[in-house]
Amino acid sequence: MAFDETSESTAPAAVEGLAIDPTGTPVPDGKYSDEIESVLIDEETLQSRIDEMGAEIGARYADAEAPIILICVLKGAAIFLSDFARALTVPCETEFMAVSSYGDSTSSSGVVRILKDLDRDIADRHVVIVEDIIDSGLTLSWLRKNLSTRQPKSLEVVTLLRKPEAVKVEAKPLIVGFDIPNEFVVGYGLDFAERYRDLSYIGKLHPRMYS
Ligand SMILES: O=P(O)(O)OC[C@H]1O[C@H](OP(=O)(O)OP(=O)(O)O)[C@H](O)[C@@H]1O
Ligand code: HPA
Ligand SMILES: [Mg+2]
Repeated sequence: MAFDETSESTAPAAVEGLAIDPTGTPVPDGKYSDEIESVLIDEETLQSRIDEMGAEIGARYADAEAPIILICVLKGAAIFLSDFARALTVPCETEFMAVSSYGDSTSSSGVVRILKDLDRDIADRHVVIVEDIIDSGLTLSWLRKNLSTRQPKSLEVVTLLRKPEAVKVEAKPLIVGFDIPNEFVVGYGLDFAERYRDLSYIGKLHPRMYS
């Protein structure tokens, strides 16, 4: 495969995410139903898009000589990683790194902290960072710089969500699952103060939950 030697993405300039209708659908009965204002992306839509992403990224690495390494950015990307790894049509290995910049707030502190580093060397391997969301882009930009110093053969980014209106630093993902409005969302791995990661859909929190 022909990959750039640099840490820059080899993705085409325009990365399309499915645009999401901000009106939302009714919240299903179940846990947290009185705390969620609306559903932004339901479970079925999420799963079918992740299947497409797995096929698209798989085709890109079809000729890779060794399994690609997926780096899951904990904690938010854990649930996406588990579905994406299974949807991916080529072999992969999974590694985990924990970073945090939001803490219990709905806006980035701007300071990215490593809470858990990789357990192994990624030199000379094809590496794909798996993120749940690009909001300001600060986390990924920091992570890309950090990982590129470890001499991977290639370094790319896959993200489930992106907020185009919020991005301050371009993270140049290979693929975006969904482009969403500039609102704080929860579910499918994404939290507010550690809650709601265990929802099967992406939703908007009721504003009273922030106060
Ligand atoms: O583009 P940015 O503005 O940097 O935001 C994106 C990052 O913020 C969230 O992580 P968080 O710090 O909340 O940690 P968590 O994954 O453990 O919830 C999210 O999971 C991304 O990693
Ligand atoms: O909208 C969001 N929700 C949850 N976590 C996040 N981290 C960045 N943006 C978000
Ligand atoms: Mg968080």
